[in-house]
Amino acid sequence: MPYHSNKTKHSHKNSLAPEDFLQLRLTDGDTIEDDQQPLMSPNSRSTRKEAFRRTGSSKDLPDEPLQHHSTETSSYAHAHAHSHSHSPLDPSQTTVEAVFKIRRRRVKAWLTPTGLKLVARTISCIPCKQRFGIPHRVPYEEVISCSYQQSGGSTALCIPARVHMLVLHCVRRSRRKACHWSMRRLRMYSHDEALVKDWVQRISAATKAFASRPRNLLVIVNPWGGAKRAVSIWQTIALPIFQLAGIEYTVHETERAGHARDLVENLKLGDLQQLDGVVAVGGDGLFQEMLNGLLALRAKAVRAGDDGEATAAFAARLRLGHIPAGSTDAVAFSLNGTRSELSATLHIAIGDRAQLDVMRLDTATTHRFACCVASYGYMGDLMAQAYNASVSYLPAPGLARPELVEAICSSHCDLCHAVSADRGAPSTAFMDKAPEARPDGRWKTVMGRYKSIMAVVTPCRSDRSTLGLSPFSHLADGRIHLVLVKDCSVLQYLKFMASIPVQGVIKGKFQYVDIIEVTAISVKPDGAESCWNVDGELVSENAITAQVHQGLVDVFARGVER
Ligand SMILES: Nc1ncnc2c1ncn2[C@@H]1O[C@H](COP(=O)(O)OP(=O)(O)OP(=O)(O)O)[C@@H](O)[C@H]1O
Repeated sequence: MPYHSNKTKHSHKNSLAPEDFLQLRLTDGDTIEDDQQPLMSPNSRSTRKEAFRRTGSSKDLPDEPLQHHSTETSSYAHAHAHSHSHSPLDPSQTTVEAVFKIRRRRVKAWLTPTGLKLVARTISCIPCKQRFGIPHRVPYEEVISCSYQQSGGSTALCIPARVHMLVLHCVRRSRRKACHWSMRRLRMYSHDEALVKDWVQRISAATKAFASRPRNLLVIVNPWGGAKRAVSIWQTIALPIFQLAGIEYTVHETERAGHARDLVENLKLGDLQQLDGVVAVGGDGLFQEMLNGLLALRAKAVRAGDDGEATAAFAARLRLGHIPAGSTDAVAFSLNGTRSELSATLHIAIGDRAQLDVMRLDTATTHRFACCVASYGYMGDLMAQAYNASVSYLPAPGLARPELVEAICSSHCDLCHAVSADRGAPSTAFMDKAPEARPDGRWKTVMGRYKSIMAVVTPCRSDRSTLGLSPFSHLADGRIHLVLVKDCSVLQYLKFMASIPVQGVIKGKFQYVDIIEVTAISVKPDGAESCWNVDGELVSENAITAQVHQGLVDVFARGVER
């Protein structure tokens, strides 16, 4: 069955009204919280059938490019194309002010070049420092949608009939944890219909002018991941927000292991031209499958030379998103600093973009990509065991700013912003077979007996280790943290393991643990062997080489806000 026949496009204009999902949860200034009960029961057969009838779950691999029909797309394309020109509604040209009623208070509002500014006033019109649940600033960057509604009025709220409403959905940060996002609905009332409509137009134009906002996404849901909540998370959290943001989407429910990888790897040039990203609603395993599918697609295109040039270019700009619905969700946690599905969805909806390091791990016969950790030895084996191995590594170059050695990766990370610009160019990441690691003068080799060997690429944060397995790893610094746990007593090993949830793996804490920053490693077991576990997948061969590729893929994230 052709791929496009199974897809249904939605925009906030013609969809099933995302407000239907949201209004039961929201009052003025309220937020959708992550722990909300699903508004649609994930297990209800009719609900699921209905939702997937609407959203289209394909049983076949794509064989034709995605089609665009909606008028929303063309208006977005227009906004996109003219994002740098000044439309008559462009608020960057002027600062406009007006008075609205919000939460039964008079609020003076300004449209500034960067966003909405609000100041609540007391009856005597003196600016009031109290916030009354009204934000002082709403940057356009963080507006999900802005619409006009007419209210019938309410005597209880002292609102007369025929009041006009500007309804704004935007990002709201938790006071305790800035990276924990939810959604705020702000209703701004006025008697002046023209004014409200003008403001809606201005804010919508400013919001749509962000070229990084996704317009069309491929969403892949694993119904069997984690606690089997992926379908419900998609239907009750992600889908209504994508609809509010006017994002078109095609959704697939996986039917087997490897399905997500195939879907991504078989995307055609026409699909890639339409898509802005592919989003996993599931666990780390699902995300890794999609990452490997995307990189296999890029590798094929790069190896095809001129014929694959366009495919390689479009695939390189595709962003990956992770809406956590698995059992660990280290990818989403590392990207956003929280496991919240709502936060992850909002980062996608507002079009955040960050780069992610990827490690290519080669054995004699195959290779795969990973963005979290590859580990050998105890993590899965009997703790009493230790393994002889020869470990060669290429030390990472020294940092220009040594004070950043122990910097925690965040949304304004100086290390990650230094990603090289030639990421799209053919690199060893896309070779059929990686060049064999030939230890030269720069390589160092150690031989020993190890309880475990770990190659950590990104911080690998999770509920169990909120700072991360490797707290000083970064999303895109082009480094692997090589952790060598030498043979030690069971008690010493237990101490090391117990320290991971508290502090992560840090240098100098245990004399039997070495942590080295490298860009490539080569490990050759000698004698009894354990097994490599690469981001949750077991590898059948144990002599491996691995190399990190800085910022090889783009993701929907901005790093952890602190
Ligand atoms: N329909 C399916 N039936 C069986 N297995 C599937 C299906 N869809 C995906 N899978 C496989 O299930 C594996 C695990 O899924 P996923 O990562 O979503 O959840 P998880 O393992 O519980 O979460 P985490 O990886 O965060 O611990 C994936 O690697 C994928 O290969």
